[in-house]
Amino acid sequence: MSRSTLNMTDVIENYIWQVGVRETAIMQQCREETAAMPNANMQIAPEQGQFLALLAQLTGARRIIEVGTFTGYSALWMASVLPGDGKLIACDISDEYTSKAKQYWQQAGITNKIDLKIKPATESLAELLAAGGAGQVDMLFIDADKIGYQDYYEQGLQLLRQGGLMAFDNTLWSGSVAELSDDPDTLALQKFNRHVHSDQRVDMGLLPIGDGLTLVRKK
Ligand SMILES: C[S@@+](CC[C@H](N)C(=O)[O-])C[C@H]1O[C@@H](n2cnc3c(N)ncnc32)[C@H](O)[C@@H]1O
Repeated sequence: MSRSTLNMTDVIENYIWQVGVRETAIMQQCREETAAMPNANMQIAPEQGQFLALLAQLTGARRIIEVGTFTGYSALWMASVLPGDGKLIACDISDEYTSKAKQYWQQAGITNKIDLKIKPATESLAELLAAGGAGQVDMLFIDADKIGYQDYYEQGLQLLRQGGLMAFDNTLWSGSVAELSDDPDTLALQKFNRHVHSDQRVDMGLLPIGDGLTLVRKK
């Protein structure tokens, strides 16, 4: 989700977008055209895209999995820094959203680096594991249904190599995770955040970037 839980003003946001990110013309086109869609706020912000790309570079990622692709903006950022033989496996359930994503990836010349899987992500991740994918993945970015985060976390941990990284978006959920709630998504995120915090299999941190970004490193 793009809008920050932080009290970031439009002026600061504008400044960051001018001098804090290196968004390409295709990324900008994807972001601006998506902004006209009803669910535009599902898209990550440019500074999150830049941060994910930097994380991919820092981890030397060659194999990335994305859960929740939408119109392709976050995948554009991560795939653009993959080496020529690198691969981003993009998981979504929507042909409608991802048909737009495919157009931007084509324009950006990165189609050969992206493998799109259209089915519930737990099934795609299970298939990757069944095909011998355990320990083969450098980085996962999770940005889909919040009820599924716990399953994506456990499957992601198996797929990750030691020292690999998972990033979970929306873990502050506009701040509602810090309050009492009976909303199913908020409850799922509260449970997920507590679970990650207590899980000694990983190093972790919840950062106030965008709508909250939890980073998890497999020990
Ligand atoms: C928040 S959007 C992703 C935004 C994207 N990362 C970006 O920055 O543009 C969430 C996406 O998750 C997809 N989704 C929802 N449930 C899913 C599931 N069970 N498996 C895979 N994708 C799912 C939706 O179709 C939607 O495109």
